Amino acid sequence: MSGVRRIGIFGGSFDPPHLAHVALARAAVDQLGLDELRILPTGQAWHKSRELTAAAHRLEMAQLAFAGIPHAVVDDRELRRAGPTYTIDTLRELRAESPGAQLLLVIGADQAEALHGWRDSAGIVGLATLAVAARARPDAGAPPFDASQLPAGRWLPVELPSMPVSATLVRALAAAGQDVASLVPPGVASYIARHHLYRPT
Ligand SMILES: Nc1ncnc2c1ncn2[C@@H]1O[C@H](COP(=O)(O)OP(=O)(O)OP(=O)(O)O)[C@@H](O)[C@H]1O
Ligand SMILES: O=C(O)c1ccc[n+]([C@@H]2O[C@H](COP(=O)([O-])O)[C@@H](O)[C@H]2O)c1
Repeated sequence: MSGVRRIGIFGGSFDPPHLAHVALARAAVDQLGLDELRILPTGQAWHKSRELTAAAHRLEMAQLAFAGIPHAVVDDRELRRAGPTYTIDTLRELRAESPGAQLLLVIGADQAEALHGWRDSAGIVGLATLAVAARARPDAGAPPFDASQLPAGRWLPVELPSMPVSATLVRALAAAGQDVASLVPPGVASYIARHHLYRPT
């Protein structure tokens, strides 16, 4: 193994963080041999129509969810940045802070397929290697993930068993007053209950 530091970058709304996020983070650290995994809760998700839960809640839940993962560090820079969150801005900052490191952007297959619509996607692929995990399709009839559209030589797979969980499902169950303990880490389940998150107002 070379002496180049390997930094993973795993961003998400984390509204809330769930068990697939934690499994993906753990798989990325193990399989990619990361020295560090930056977990980045999104600030203003310009690409999502719904308003996200307050930053302070999402930050605290991310800290609870990823606490047990070796080398994982929750980084709140996107929450502190004014304006919409763009991954390219984060990558430029991390590149400037760690000029010699290899940056690996950890994403699920749904985001990899949408990457062409992100701000400066060519710049993203220039700065970071993509580390892509398969994701179960919400629609059983949907075609499987097509890796041929990813930039050749600029991506790696992360092996992850199919986990049909999403934050949307967790919010829907919590809103209906149902138990979400099988879908999120225990600390996150307690946090959601304690702060009455996702309940209709
Ligand atoms: N079940 C899953 N399997 C693989 N990757 C996942 C899974 N859930 C989320 N991810 C990945 O984690 C990252 C952050 O996802 P995000 O926080 O938006 O969660 P989400 O469950 O997709 O949320 P929402 O349902 O609110 O859209 C994205 O790269 C996404 O592809
Ligand atoms: O930079 C962009 O244009 C961009 C567009 C869509 C998503 N992202 C990032 O992709 C990550 C996962 O997004 P999401 O929608 O699955 O929460 C999160 O860190 C977002 O900030 C980034």
